[in-house]
Amino acid sequence: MVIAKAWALKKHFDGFPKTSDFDLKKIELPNLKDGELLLESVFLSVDPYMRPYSRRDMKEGDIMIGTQVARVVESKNPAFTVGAFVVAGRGWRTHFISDGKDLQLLPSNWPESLPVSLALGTVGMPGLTAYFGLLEVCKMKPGETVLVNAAAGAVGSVVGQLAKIGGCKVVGCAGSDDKVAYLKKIGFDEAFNYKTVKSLDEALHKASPDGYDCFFDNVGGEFASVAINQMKKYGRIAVCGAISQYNDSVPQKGPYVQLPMIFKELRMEGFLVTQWNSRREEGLQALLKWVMEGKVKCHEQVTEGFENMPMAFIGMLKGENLGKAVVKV
Ligand SMILES: NC(=O)C1=CN([C@@H]2O[C@H](COP(=O)(O)OP(=O)(O)OC[C@H]3O[C@@H](n4cnc5c(N)ncnc54)[C@H](OP(=O)(O)O)[C@@H]3O)[C@@H](O)[C@H]2O)C=CC1
Ligand SMILES: CCCCC/C=C\CC(=O)/C=C/C=C/C=C/[C@@H](O)CCCC(=O)O
Repeated sequence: MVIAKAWALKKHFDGFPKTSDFDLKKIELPNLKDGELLLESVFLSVDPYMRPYSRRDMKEGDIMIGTQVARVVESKNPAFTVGAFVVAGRGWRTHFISDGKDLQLLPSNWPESLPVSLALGTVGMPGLTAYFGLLEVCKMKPGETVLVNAAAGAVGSVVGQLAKIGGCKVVGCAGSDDKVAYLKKIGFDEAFNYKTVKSLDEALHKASPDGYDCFFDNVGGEFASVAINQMKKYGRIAVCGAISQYNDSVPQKGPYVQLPMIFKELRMEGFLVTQWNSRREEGLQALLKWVMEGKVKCHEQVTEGFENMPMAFIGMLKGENLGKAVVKV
């Protein structure tokens, strides 16, 4: 008999999550029925979306939402062999039973040498977000200038590198000097620490005096209000996220974007990566190729131990991660 451990939402978050908002539960798993398989989480993802979605989709006592890379440990399902790795969306738990319908095997050409944790980051949902957000929303073209915030994170770091592959000039911002140094190391043309610049407006202008063709917005809020005024005519804004607002107990005053939107005839489009679920394999294969060619560098913030999931999640929301934040069980 297998006893799974799982993190439940003890109390809805008010402002930044606290460790006391979570409860560690033990769940006794039954024996497998025909067609079922038992899996153990190997790596679990902590993502920003969990913060706003928890309020919208969860009730207190529910197991925290999320995805994991899991290994098949026992199988009564011929489609899945023991030892196979999958991506699942079964939340913050160490073990679970599945009928296989909610599992995605890693690409069949996944190299032995490539850490399977990347299936939660660069070669997974965040990487796909960058890929489709750039190609299908920004519709970047060679020679254009791309701006991305939260640039040292799971999505932003891939946005910048894909934009470089696409022949663009890339400007990124992040919240620490170490992150800025990392951005320059992976090929960003300009990078700055938005927490320490005297003026965001001046920093953006200095980085690209002619302005920006594409703005891949992961942050929203005041940054977006300032950046939008530096968009070029016919610029495109991909509204990917608004992490500056997820932990607000009181919603921020909305940015006033109407005037630049009109005068510069901008296109601003929000999107969810799930819009392109039918093209998931296309994106994964493209990302896998660039990673194996060394054209896309990966960085992970690995927290050891399932018991540390709440701290990993809170740390990511506070900007303590460089690259994709994952928890190694
Ligand atoms: N639309 C979609 O389908 C998807 C959207 N997203 C969104 O993309 C964004 C990035 O996600 P992801 O790459 O996974 O996360 P990251 O790996 O970038 O981690 C979050 C980062 O956000 C930054 N951040 C946190 N609070 C603030 C703030 N108040 N102001 C500015 N920056 C802040 C921090 O970096 P720093 O040091 O730079 O402050 C932190 O490291 C999020 O908004 C997320 O919701 C992600 C996946 C899919
Ligand atoms: C309730 C208000 C929400 C406002 C927008 C908040 C966040 C945007 C965002 O971060 C969306 C993320 C979506 C992630 C989707 C993940 C799942 O589909 C699991 C994907 C698993 C995989 O494909 O690897």
